[in-house]
Amino acid sequence: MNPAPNLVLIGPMGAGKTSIGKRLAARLGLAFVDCDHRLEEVTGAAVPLIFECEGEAGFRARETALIAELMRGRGQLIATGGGAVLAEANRKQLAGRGFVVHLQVSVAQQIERLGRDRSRPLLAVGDKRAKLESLAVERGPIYRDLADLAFDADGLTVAIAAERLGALLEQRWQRTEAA
Ligand SMILES: Nc1ncnc2c1ncn2[C@@H]1O[C@H](COP(=O)(O)OP(=O)(O)OP(=O)(O)O)[C@@H](O)[C@H]1O
Ligand SMILES: O=C(O)C1=C[C@@H](O)[C@@H](O)[C@H](O)C1
Ligand SMILES: [Mg+2]
Repeated sequence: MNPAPNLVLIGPMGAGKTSIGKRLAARLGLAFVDCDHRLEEVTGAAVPLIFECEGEAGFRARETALIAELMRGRGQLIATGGGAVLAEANRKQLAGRGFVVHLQVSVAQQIERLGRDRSRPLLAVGDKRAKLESLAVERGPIYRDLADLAFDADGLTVAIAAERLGALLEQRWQRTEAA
């Protein structure tokens, strides 16, 4: 049990952080914030354009600043981007004031969901499967170490996953009102 004022979703691209997160926030009465979407609102540019103009380093710097700002708040469900856990500063922020849920997904399922996706610059490569596999090797242990709870939504619809995860969180997450 990690009492915390916010709920945080981490996990690989296509795990459902955005889509399950939106429904889960409504079910739990939390304000939904999607980090990628917030960065797009603030910059007025889509994620691929931010990568193009500022490089991945520029995107990561913006992501880190946003996470630090968001984690000062409470009562939020924060859907992170897939690479948000890479920076130690982000991990400290997320774990410090968040109950962290790792949404798990297989590479096969990622391919099904993201095969034709053009909004994720890291997947703008010839061999998506190889890229997703190497990211899974690199990032899997980081997601596992940071998480208070792991949830596998493979084979579940977004609605059912949100419902089941919501029920689990009612038992496992002690929501605090910490300032
Ligand atoms: N459980 C699910 N069942 C069916 N489709 C899903 C499920 N979860 C996600 N999807 C679909 O997969 C796609 C990617 O999901 P989503 O954008 O929620 O992933 P994400 O974890 O937020 O990824 P990213 O790290 O890139 O932000 C969307 O089209 C979404 O509708
Ligand atoms: O896995 C990643 O590194 C990323 C995932 C997306 O959510 C975006 O944050 C961006 O495309 C990078
Ligand atoms: Mg997302």
